[in-house]
Amino acid sequence: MIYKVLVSDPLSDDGIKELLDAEHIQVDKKTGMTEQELLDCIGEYDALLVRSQTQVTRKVIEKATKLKAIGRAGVGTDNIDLAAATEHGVVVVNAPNGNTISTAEHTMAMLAAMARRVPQAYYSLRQDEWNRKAFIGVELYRKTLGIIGFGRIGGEVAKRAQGFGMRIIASDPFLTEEKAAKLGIQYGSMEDVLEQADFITVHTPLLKETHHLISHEQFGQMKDGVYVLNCARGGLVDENALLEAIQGGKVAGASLDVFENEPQINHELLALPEVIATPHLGASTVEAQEMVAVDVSREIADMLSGKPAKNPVNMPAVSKEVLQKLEPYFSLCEKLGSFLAQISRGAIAEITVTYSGELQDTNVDPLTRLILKHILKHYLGQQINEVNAFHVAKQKEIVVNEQKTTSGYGFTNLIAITVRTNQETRTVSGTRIEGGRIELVNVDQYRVDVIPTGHMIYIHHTDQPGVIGKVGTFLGQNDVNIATMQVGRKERGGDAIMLLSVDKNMEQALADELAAVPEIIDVTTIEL
Ligand SMILES: NC(=O)c1ccc[n+]([C@@H]2O[C@H](COP(=O)([O-])OP(=O)(O)OC[C@H]3O[C@@H](n4cnc5c(N)ncnc54)[C@H](O)[C@@H]3O)[C@@H](O)[C@H]2O)c1
Ligand SMILES: O=C(O)[C@H](O)COP(=O)(O)O
Repeated sequence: MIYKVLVSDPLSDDGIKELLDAEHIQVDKKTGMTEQELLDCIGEYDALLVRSQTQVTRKVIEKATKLKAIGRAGVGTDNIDLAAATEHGVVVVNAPNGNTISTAEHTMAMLAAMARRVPQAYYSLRQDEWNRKAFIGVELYRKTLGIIGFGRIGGEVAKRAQGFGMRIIASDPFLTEEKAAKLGIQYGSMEDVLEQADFITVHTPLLKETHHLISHEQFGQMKDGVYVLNCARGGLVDENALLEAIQGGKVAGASLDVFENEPQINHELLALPEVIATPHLGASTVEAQEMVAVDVSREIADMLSGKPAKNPVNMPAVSKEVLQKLEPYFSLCEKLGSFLAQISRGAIAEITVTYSGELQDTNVDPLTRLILKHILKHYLGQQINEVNAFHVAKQKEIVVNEQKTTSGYGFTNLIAITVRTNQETRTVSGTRIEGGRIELVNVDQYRVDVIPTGHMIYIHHTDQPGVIGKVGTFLGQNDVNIATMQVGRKERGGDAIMLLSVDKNMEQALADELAAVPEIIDVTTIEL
């Protein structure tokens, strides 16, 4: 099978080499497309690779019927409709580390250039002027740099600014006083930063909560003559409020690498002599571009080979160590989920997964997603995957519970799933045995010992002499060879079950005929 990958923003060939070299992957590079052009072609592709230019809207995702993954060669995913991607089961991955240093260095370049008015002086010189008095700058030494958003880039900016002899005050929900003290910086609230800083730089993501994080009110709280930098995302700083703050004399200088409406920029703002700007160049270095493209290409290649994503943005990330621990259970979860879906009748209201024994201390989210996928797939088909499984369950108003217990009921590990529908409650549990074998050990409270694979028949009957013989004769007469058979009963003469592995699929008409035997209550064929 050949997978088709569309690269719709400029990415270095060296960076995407892994995709270009892969025999099972065809890469098409089409940069600078209009939305219509993207809509016209996206249906052909299994994966899409973008930077910040391509707008991956809901409309695009809805048209992308084959799309499995979107790779963002960079950090910010605000150009991708994540909710739409999740709903459509498309994994979005980013490359969060590759451009950190480049962006921190760009921030420092902007900071120094702004303080010394380098771009303005250069421009003047190019006009044949020699005007030394007009370009008197300020020192960074002993000034306070306020950092709002102390993540990867904010942290690297702090280290570099300390080299300039600046005092740092930072605000971030994940920063503590202890951590700040260890780094030799001061921890503060957003208000502290606004009130104390001579230079303020923002490094948060653009979210609903951070839109216009710096607006009229915040400018009002700043020192007179403050300098402001935005090398993170347009929209964090309210451009109209910034314009007014500069015109009103509050802000002495602004450095902008990003804008609210890229590539349409606010010309009124840019025309002010206090403003210096670059066209979203934070990540534009040879090194960063190669690193982010390599990282995201590897992710796409892995995902197209069925491996889980390392940096998913629209589902929780799981460490390599945890994944290694969980991988041996993937097949058990798939079979248990699928088995349970095939024996259950009615509309599902609740799914409860209980992990016991050696899994109790592990993050089992990927296993629960897999189980949900294999249960829901039975009703909703291939549109369900690990990304949208929880979302779809919620949409269908299915309650999903994940539980852990210490007792493995004699097993080293045990996964039990209960499905409650509007008609019944059904349960299966299984275990993984040393050596990798998986076993179904309980079905509806009946103890069994079966490898859940291939063609199976589940018979619910009354415990009476001769039933097993009738089933054997019926299947023999119909050329259905029994490979294994397990029987179970709760009490003599009461409810009982038979679980058979057979060599071929038994057609529904035959299952109905068998179900007509008086002692038999129900016959279900299962394909695993
Ligand atoms: N200019 C560029 O070319 C360029 C390049 C790379 C990244 N970026 C942008 O830079 C920003 C930071 O990237 P990063 O890799 O450091 O991300 P990160 O996730 O490592 O850090 C972001 C930090 O912001 C903090 N934060 C969120 N809301 C906050 C709030 N209201 N107040 C204070 N802190 C808050 C988070 O807790 C987090 O620690 C992102 O917007 C990213 O898109 C821009
Ligand atoms: O979020 C990012 O990684 C940066 O904004 C870089 O964007 P770019 O890949 O379009 O340069």
